[in-house]
Amino acid sequence: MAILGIVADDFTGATDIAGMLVKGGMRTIQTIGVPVPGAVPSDVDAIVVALKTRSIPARDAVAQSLEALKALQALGCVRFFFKYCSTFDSTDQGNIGPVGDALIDALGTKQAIYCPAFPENGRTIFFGHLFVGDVLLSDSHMRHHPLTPMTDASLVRVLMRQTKHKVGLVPLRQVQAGSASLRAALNKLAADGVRHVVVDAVADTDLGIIGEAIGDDLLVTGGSGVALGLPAAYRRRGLLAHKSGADALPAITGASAILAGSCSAATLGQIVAFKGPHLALDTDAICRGEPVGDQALTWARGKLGSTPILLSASDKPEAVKALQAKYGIEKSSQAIESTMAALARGLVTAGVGRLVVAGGETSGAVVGALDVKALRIGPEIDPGVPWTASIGAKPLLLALKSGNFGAPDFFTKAFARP
Ligand SMILES: Nc1ncnc2c1ncn2[C@@H]1O[C@H](COP(=O)(O)OP(=O)(O)OP(=O)(O)O)[C@@H](O)[C@H]1O
Ligand SMILES: O=C(O)[C@@H](O)C(=O)CO
Repeated sequence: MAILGIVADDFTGATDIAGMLVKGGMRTIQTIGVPVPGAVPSDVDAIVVALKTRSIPARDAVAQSLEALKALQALGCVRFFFKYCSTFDSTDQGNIGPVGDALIDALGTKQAIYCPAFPENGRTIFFGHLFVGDVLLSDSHMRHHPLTPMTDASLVRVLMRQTKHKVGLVPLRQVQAGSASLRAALNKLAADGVRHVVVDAVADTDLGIIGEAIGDDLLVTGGSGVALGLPAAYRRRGLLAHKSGADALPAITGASAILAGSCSAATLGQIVAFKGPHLALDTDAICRGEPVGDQALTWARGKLGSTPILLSASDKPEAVKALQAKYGIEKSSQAIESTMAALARGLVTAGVGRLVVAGGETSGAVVGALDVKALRIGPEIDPGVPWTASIGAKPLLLALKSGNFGAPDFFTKAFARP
């Protein structure tokens, strides 16, 4: 029976935390949307519900998150986690604060920590300020994000604009003094009525300390990094017995393909580094409604074989801006996502059994088109990106890569693993 239920605000983010839990020895399932009865096998320790609530109106995000919470409670979970982006993607309207408040209320608890730190991927928090690599969040690429531009690196200030409740901070020195010191600091803040607490972390050892300090908390919120310390903390509390083999996936055969719809810097670099057959889709023709997908499938059928093939829509920021200016942001992204979805269906019909998808929105479109309802999480390819296997009649191996994650050789390395 699962002990930990996670509400994740996007698809690749859900896979990210699921992979972290598997690394800690927790058998983990990710469901696409709120799980329907029978979608979750009984041999799991954690269930991650992948929602797409990051950029929708706050009241809808709250409603969907509460629905997910109810389903997780019905499935027996006794600890809960709200997963958002390691770059704290949100606006003054939400959705991190409103969803956090709603989950705290629904669980009848008093406080939750907020910790998007993920040191292995360059996200660290110092005096409540989030760094991406060696620059403040507000100086990073995130300040230009089209939907959730992050122009303030102070997470305390960002959260204060999203909630009417008190927001506080536990600084690094109190974290590094150990889990008892951190717990005492959290308890003191709770006694002072501080409901939302940003917690500093700059290294994995800090995340281990945090995990132990919050092992009894009903609700934790953060990026996937803070999940690093949870399996050990739950094990110490006797909640979790299972230790090894959590990343076992069924053997799945079939050809290998990559669909890249992300235009993030890491993905652009991975495309350049990929040396196999590659088709760059004509995105202007896609937006004009031409049958680019059909032509691409004809190309793909001729190339599928022993080496992976790559189909990409990705382009540099100036080209993306130009396309968006010509056709509109929504129309261009919808047209490209529909093409990616059709390509995924066509590739699977043509014999693809192992598929890497780059980009959160793109992954959402692909899993929707493939009618995937749940994924079992397997071994990590690169930090934040595990292989997964779809659960159902004809399982597929899928890797859903966050746009900015993965080393330059990701597209080759991925297929060397399973
Ligand atoms: N050449 C292009 N021009 C304009 N838009 C594009 C182009 N290629 C892809 N897109 C669209 O850009 C969006 C990319 O979003 P997606 O979430 O897939 O990637 P990402 O933002 O890099 O990933 P993540 O959300 O994991 O950080 C999609 O809607 C996709 O269809
Ligand atoms: O936390 C992250 O950075 C990722 O899991 C993610 O959510 C990217 O969209």
